[in-house]
Amino acid sequence: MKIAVIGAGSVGMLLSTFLADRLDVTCIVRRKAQEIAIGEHGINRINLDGTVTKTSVKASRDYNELEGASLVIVAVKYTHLPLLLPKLADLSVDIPLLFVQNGLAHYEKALQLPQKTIAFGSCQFGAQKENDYTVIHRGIGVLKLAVERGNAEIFQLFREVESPLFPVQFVEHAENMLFEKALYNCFINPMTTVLQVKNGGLVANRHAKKLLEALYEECMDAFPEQRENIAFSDVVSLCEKTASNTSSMLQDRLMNRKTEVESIVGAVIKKAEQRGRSLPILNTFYHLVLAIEGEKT
Ligand SMILES: NC(=O)C1=CN([C@@H]2O[C@H](COP(=O)(O)OP(=O)(O)OC[C@H]3O[C@@H](n4cnc5c(N)ncnc54)[C@H](OP(=O)(O)O)[C@@H]3O)[C@@H](O)[C@H]2O)C=CC1
Ligand SMILES: CC(C)(CO)C(=O)C(=O)O
Repeated sequence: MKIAVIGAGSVGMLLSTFLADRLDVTCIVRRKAQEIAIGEHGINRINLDGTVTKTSVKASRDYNELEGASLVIVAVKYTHLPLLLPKLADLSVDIPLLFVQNGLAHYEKALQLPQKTIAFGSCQFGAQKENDYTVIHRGIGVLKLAVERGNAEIFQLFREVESPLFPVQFVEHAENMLFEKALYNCFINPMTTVLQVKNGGLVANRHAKKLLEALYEECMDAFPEQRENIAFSDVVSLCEKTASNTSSMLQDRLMNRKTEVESIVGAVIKKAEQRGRSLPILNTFYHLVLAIEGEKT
């Protein structure tokens, strides 16, 4: 069974290495240098214990490769989607698509595509690209999957590749799943980006942890129904499990790229406003991240 993963960044590479255990995986990349690097080396995963797992993932810049795939996983950032969506719209409607972005903004855009089967993933693991063919696994966390429309059968392949290092969980409601993850990202991503610390830094420093808790309380006051899904200890636990990870937003900041602050933080602030709630702490981080971006780009 052929799987295509669009985007060989942190998440695309990490997912590819776990899938390649049992499946034929090709990453669709946009740079020739990366196509050559993965062609020569496959993808190497640096495991949590420092060992290296070499995998036989292939790479191609040819989007025609997508047509032969049993599943296409879209692992680019939200900011990359505008250029990619028209290409996906041209694909056969029978090819199932799985979107693994953080945030909320991709949900409706993905569902406007003509494909019959569309699913969403929420990644709670840490992943960091080391170079064009190497990814570091920065913390075990579940990959949640929700099939929003179409035939769920193909996604059973994740049952074949799941393991204690790569746990997988199927959930019912994609939008709820994405919102829950967006809240976690609102707690972790902007603060790590502004403070320039790894995820663990938010709970290792008592001042940062106090701020994290205040941010959590502010969001739970606005979305009280989420208290039963996310306890503050869950937030602390995610920071601890991914302690050595550089959050995806901080990775963007460090690489001088546009962050996903709008599709994650901006989208949550809008949802709170719709219920007449303001989130002053989160709003401050939102503007800080945008100010930093404006300064650098
Ligand atoms: N990193 C993490 O720990 C986690 C990230 N996430 C989420 O996963 C998503 C992906 O993030 P992440 O992997 O960190 O992002 P990265 O920036 O590391 O990777 C994105 C990749 O997409 C590639 N790309 C962009 N456009 C195209 C295109 N048209 N065709 C082919 N490739 C393309 C980029 O290529 P190029 O190198 O050429 O720019 C890059 O390699 C984000 O929504 C993020 O929020 C979720 C959980 C954890
Ligand atoms: C899970 C977590 C917080 C890992 O860093 C993430 O989603 C991200 O970095 O975007």
